[in-house]
Amino acid sequence: MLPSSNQSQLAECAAIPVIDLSALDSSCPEERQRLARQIYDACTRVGFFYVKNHGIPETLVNDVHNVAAQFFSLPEEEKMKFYIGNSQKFRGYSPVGGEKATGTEENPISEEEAGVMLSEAFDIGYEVAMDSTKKPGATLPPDTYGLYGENQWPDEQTLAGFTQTYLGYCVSALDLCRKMMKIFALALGLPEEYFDSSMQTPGVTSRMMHYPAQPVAGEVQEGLGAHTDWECFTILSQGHVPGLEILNHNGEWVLAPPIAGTLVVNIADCLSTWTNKKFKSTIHRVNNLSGEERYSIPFFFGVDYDSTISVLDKYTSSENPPCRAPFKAGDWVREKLSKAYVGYEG
Ligand SMILES: O=C(O)CCC(=O)C(=O)O
Ligand SMILES: [Fe+2]
Repeated sequence: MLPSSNQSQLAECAAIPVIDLSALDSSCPEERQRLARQIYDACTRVGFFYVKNHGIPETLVNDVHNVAAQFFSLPEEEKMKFYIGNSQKFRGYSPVGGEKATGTEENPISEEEAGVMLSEAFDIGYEVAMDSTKKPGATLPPDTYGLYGENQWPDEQTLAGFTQTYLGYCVSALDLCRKMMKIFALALGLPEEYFDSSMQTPGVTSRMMHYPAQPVAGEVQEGLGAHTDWECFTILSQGHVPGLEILNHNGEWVLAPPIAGTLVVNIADCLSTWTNKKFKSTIHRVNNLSGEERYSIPFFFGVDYDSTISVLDKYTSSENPPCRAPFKAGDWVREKLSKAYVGYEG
């Protein structure tokens, strides 16, 4: 077990709940409340849950996995044309060995200790074309934190349909995230609109990930080191190959195997901070021991970078003071990102 992990970063139990989101859009307030109670229970005990009937069409999920596999099968020099180090905004391709394990706040991993992780990734950030609430050409807010900007897309000759497919998936994922923020507000005993003003131009990132099969039988090379996610929450499409594990109170790594038709949702640092860590930002990692190639698509939902994350009064008391002073979402995410990539010049 990680020696001094905070209890708010460890799941209470071994079982990860499966939650049916059919009531997310319900016009019946009692149904939404019932769903909110299930979500509160999952967030306070585990920090992870599966969602079914989530509204993202299965064809979009399958298509985005197909184009991810196509992208990663390009020759390395083609992929390096989109190298993340060329971007000022942490967007683009990160080869195997291009990302550092940074650990968690309680257990940071120093640069010397950080091993090479067996994964490669293609990262994108918020753009107007993934936001169904924006008209084409809508302007971005001032880029105070150096995070809003351009993605590095492969052109149609390189990968036909790639950009359109990934953006199509993101439109659906972002719609789902905005609805989830409303149900999280309800779960926290707040008005459903509580977070609305903080998600005008949300600080969203997504990545396609490829975890190659272990190169040497019997030897495990970590795919993605132990970490918490940084934004508000993550929606993960993990394909059909297992590898994701979450850490529980007993120091056991619990496998979160793929369940057909579901996505995985996990709480991340910013939403956990808002709740004074009542919602767990649970430590997780990925080891692909399957012998197969593994692909996953996390979609990290964060609020507008200029939003202030400030612990809600109702989750503090004299015995339980705020876990952190108020901070800007953009400062938090930028600091984390700037430590994550090898040789990053941005
Ligand atoms: O690949 C996965 O299943 C999880 C990826 C993940 O935890 C991350 O990118 O933060
Ligand atoms: Fe993660």
